[in-house]
Amino acid sequence: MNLAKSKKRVAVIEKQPSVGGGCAHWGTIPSKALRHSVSRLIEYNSNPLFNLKEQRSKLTFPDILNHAGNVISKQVNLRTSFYDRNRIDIFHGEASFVDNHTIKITQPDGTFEHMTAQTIVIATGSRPYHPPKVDFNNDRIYDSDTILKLTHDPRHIIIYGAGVIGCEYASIFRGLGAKVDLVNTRDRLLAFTDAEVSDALSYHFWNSGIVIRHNEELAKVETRSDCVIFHMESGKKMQADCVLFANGRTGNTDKLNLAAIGLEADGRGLLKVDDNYRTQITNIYAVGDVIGYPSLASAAFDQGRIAATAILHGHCPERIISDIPVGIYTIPEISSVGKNEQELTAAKIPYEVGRAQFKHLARAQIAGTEVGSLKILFHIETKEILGIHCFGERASEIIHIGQAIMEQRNGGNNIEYFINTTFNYPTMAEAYRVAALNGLNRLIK
Ligand SMILES: Cc1cc2nc3c(=O)[nH]c(=O)nc-3n(C[C@H](O)[C@H](O)[C@H](O)COP(=O)(O)OP(=O)(O)OC[C@H]3O[C@@H](n4cnc5c(N)ncnc54)[C@H](O)[C@@H]3O)c2cc1C
Ligand SMILES: NC(=O)c1ccc[n+]([C@@H]2O[C@H](COP(=O)([O-])OP(=O)(O)OC[C@H]3O[C@@H](n4cnc5c(N)ncnc54)[C@H](O)[C@@H]3O)[C@@H](O)[C@H]2O)c1
Repeated sequence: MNLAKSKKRVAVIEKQPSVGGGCAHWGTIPSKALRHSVSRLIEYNSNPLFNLKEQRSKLTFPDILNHAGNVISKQVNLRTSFYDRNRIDIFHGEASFVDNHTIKITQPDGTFEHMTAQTIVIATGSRPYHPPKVDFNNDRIYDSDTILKLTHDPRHIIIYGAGVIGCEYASIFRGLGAKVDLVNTRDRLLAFTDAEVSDALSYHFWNSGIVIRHNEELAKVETRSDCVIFHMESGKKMQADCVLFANGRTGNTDKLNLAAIGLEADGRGLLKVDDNYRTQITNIYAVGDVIGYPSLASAAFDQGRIAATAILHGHCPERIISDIPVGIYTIPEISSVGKNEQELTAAKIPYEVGRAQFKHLARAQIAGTEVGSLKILFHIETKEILGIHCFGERASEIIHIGQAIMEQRNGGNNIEYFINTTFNYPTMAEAYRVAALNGLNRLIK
């Protein structure tokens, strides 16, 4: 869009029949739509106003997939209209390099055509990593793409990998009433998050009945006609109706014929780029999941825009913000921006903590969303906000209020902002005032 609006001729090559990418079709949008339905179901069933015990509502996985399908269609229509309005041509087919100005577009029947361009941007995304010892053709074994084709409602599922995808799907399946075994190859959930938040998630998962197994490695998968059995290196065995593998991703570079342009991906299929998202080949850029961290749709939008500016002007002075927020749509939700307590302690930065519990907020009491808290970490001398960690309903929205203050320069980033301003009442935003007062009161005078 950035290039088209600057009067460049732009073509998009997409191997799927419709636009939207993994984000709209298999990743962000479907998982968030599924999560939303489950979260409303839980709310409905736990609210005494609606839930007259004998009328407990029930939804199946295919039911909520249906709803997700409607959201995907809306996203695809919207994105298609953006391309149309900006006169960007879309060519369907699989792209691969012939040389650094020529792309071959191959159709499923083997026919192909060539297209040339001055500049090429690789935005081919990533796909679920498939460990070689697992047969993904078996109909009890799914990854985060194929799970969206599940036609039945599993009673028991093993989720292998307790990263973001594993934890989000654990919430979805547990919310639908399935038994969930969440197998973690590391020693705690979402190790990159603040330890308190990770502990809170573990507690809520445990409390909801999810069985978490840490520090486990898969030895082999045994599939039977009626179940699947997981054999762990530790000697444990687990049995379930099906398995969801959510243990990492691989960049989509293997089909690009990178050798033709002298470019090489790393062992996980990822490409290296500079600050302008340019690869080692001067007219070839790469953005999104194909360059690895942070592998977020949120960041990919910005990377694309920055690369386009660099293509137009030779370089882009803008950089993606260093403190990228994360929103993890588990139930309860998690969101954070900036440093966590472990990082600040390790860096010997003197900080204090201000906390607000949702259960003490009028808005949370009204909405029945009392599980959760907001934590602000700030420098004890400068009062600069160093990190914000939120756990609970709408955490991923709430975080942006604090982020806006954190991003201020020239003294604008100061926790006192939250006590020197008036918040609508009752709101969840009030958590910032409560947390700021709590933290400032802890300072030794
Ligand atoms: C289950 C799940 C949940 C997620 N949730 C979130 C979230 O809540 N928030 C968030 O910010 N991020 C989330 N993500 C990550 C997010 O989806 C990705 O970061 C984002 O989609 C990356 O965008 P992209 O354009 O780089 O790649 P993609 O969206 O994967 O798009 C790449 C496109 O390239 C096409 N393609 C690939 N190879 C070729 C080829 N050779 N020729 C032509 N076309 C090709 C593909 O068909 C695809 O359409 C989630 C991911 C998953 C899997
Ligand atoms: N709410 C969100 O923002 C959201 C939700 C879901 C997914 N995502 C994105 O999707 C990405 C993938 O999530 P995830 O839960 O699958 O994985 P993850 O990034 O948590 O990784 C899980 C494990 O797999 C390993 N691994 C990764 N790639 C590998 C490969 N190619 N070969 C071997 N091992 C590999 C990793 O070292 C790690 O131990 C995340 O990094 C995240 O950015 C974001």
